[in-house]
Amino acid sequence: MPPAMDINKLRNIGIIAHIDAGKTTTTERVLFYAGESHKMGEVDDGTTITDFDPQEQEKGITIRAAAITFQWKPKEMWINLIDTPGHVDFTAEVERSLRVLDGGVVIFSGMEGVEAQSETVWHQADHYRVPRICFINKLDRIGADFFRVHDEVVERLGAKTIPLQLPIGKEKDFIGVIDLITRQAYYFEPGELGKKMTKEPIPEEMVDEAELWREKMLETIAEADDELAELYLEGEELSEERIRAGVRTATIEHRMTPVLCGSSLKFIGVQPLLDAIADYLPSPLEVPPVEGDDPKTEKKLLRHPKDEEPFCALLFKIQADQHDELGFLRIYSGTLKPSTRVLNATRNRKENITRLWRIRADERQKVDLAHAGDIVGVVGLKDSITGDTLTDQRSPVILEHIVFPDTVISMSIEPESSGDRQKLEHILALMEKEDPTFRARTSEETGETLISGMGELHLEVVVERIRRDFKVNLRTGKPRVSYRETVRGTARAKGTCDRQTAAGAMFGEVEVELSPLPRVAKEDETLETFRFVDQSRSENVPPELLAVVAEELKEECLSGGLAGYPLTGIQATLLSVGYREGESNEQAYRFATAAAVRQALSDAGVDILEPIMKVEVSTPEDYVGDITADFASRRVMIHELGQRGPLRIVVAHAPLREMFGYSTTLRSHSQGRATYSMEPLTYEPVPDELAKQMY
Ligand SMILES: Nc1nc2c(ncn2[C@@H]2O[C@H](COP(=O)(O)OP(=O)(O)OP(=O)(O)O)[C@@H](O)[C@H]2O)c(=O)[nH]1
Repeated sequence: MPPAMDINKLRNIGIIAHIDAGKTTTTERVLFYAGESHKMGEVDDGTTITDFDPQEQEKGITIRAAAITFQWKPKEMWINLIDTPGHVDFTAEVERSLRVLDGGVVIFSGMEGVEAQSETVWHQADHYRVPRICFINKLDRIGADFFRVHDEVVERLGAKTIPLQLPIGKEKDFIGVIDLITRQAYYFEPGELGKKMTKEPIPEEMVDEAELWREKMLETIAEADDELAELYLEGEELSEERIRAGVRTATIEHRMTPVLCGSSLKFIGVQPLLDAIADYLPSPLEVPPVEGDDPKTEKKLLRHPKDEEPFCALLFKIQADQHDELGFLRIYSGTLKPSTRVLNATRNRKENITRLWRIRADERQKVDLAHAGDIVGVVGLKDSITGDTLTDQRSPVILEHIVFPDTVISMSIEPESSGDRQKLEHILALMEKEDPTFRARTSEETGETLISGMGELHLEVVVERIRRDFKVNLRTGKPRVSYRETVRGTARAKGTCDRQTAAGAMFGEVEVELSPLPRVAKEDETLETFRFVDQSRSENVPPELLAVVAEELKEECLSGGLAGYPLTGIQATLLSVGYREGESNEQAYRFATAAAVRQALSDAGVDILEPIMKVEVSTPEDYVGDITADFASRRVMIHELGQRGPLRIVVAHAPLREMFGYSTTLRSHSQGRATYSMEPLTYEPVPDELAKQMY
């Protein structure tokens, strides 16, 4: 690493896509061509570098995001690559990564096209305003079609695309790509694992088609680039540099998305993809400054990617193993050296950063000074968790907090050997720190430990990790749905505490109204679990006692409802607070608030809610009948029946409790040929029959 990294030449990039679209394979190729690894790994043999977790290798999916730094020498670029997981059970990982990326490569399968997860991830990337390049992969597969998938990207994602390449040949005869800017055909030597790329004239039979697409490309760029439009209309020959500059600006300004193609498995198209990352995606200096809040005044503050500004970074990931915890920081402003005391502005705690590391494919490299815009791994943090802001001690700022969805599933676990109980507690605390969508709780009454998360696979992976990495064998219960409760209607109630105690009189009086919040989230929003509104205008009550009432109200509202499940989607309005000088104290208000909430809950009534999932199945036509018939027998509502290329798509809304073990069922209904994805959509009241059994 050069002593002063030129941040202009840095790209913070993530590869984002639907599960199995080929992220890991593409990353492998990228690291190999960049000279980071001398042996090419294959997902199918379990030898990839990014999937260094043995469990990931077994499952063949990238579960834990790993940040890797490498150099792309042909363009003299440094790239921080964050490999994001594609499975929806790990959405939090994707969101976290998107927050810190300056640009993304979205990989689509040339066969399956735009799948449910691609859509989710695409909209998340819109939300975080991440400029993107599309890579249509797997064009060597039977049924793959570049043009069909390109049209889907336009129609289903609403993307304004600029195709910069065309495939040469189809399916097993797919042999290379045409670059519309250089007007050349690129071929990749399979004998050399694609390392050798040759540039040749466009095959004669494709010249006309290529010219047509080149014209389309130039017209599209001209729409976003007035100067280029003028030159183009005047019939001027546009230089390659000028065209690239147009594509770059349009991409960075979110006006367009370049589209490339290839087959990572067959070594086709990966080097041009790396060039495109360098050419079209922004450096940290080209993205807008981040905005945060001054923790004291709550005023908005901006942090620019400049070394001279005070240090400010987001802790976007903690990775723990048996030895230590590595925190991954995105530095937004200022610089960071080892042995520095910083402030965790989110928690108002001081922290020591002892060492800095840059993570190469499979090793750590010491860093003496990290600059604004960079991503580094740090050691030494004690009390910080994912999503916290770390800053210079004198210039605190809190960056926008990431909101994570509620967990939907839980499972009891128990160490096989009781000697491991304490160790397990420690491991679970660590894992909670790493993953904000994972929770662990031990019941004081029963001693049972419950872990909860975003889906069956999520919990399966956690249990596997505890067994394998931390060497604690576990007994596990069956997965259970995480039910919630919410108020059914609106009710007001007053709680009073008016007692004589040995210490003197005790008085507190609190009147509240409980009402339900909307249950369907808007696009890109997470459902609100609790909202507090103060209408009490209690001027004579000391503010510290009012704060106690607000705190107790929240605690009561979020703890168990009438059937013992956590409450959600509830608005608590504080209507009035009664006060008596010398008698009103903290304890009295806690009693009064709890009593008011219990009474209001009982008057309003509660609904038990269950998580409803959005399920998308893609299947060959032959199995649609069996799949929909099976859904009909499971309280599953079919929402949409569509067609994507050769495959039928069934979109359904299903209660999670009906979907346990669905992968096995689907396999048997489709001879293993259908696939599905599932993500939390909303909560709905459970049917009365079921609810009766739950009280
Ligand atoms: N035919 C073909 N298969 C490919 C291509 N790229 C990847 N694959 C295969 O597709 C499967 C999934 O590839 P991965 O690279 O693991 O996909 P991924 O997107 O990283 O998947 P997750 O890590 O699970 O999210 C593997 O069996 C790969 O060998 C390609 O270009 N062509």
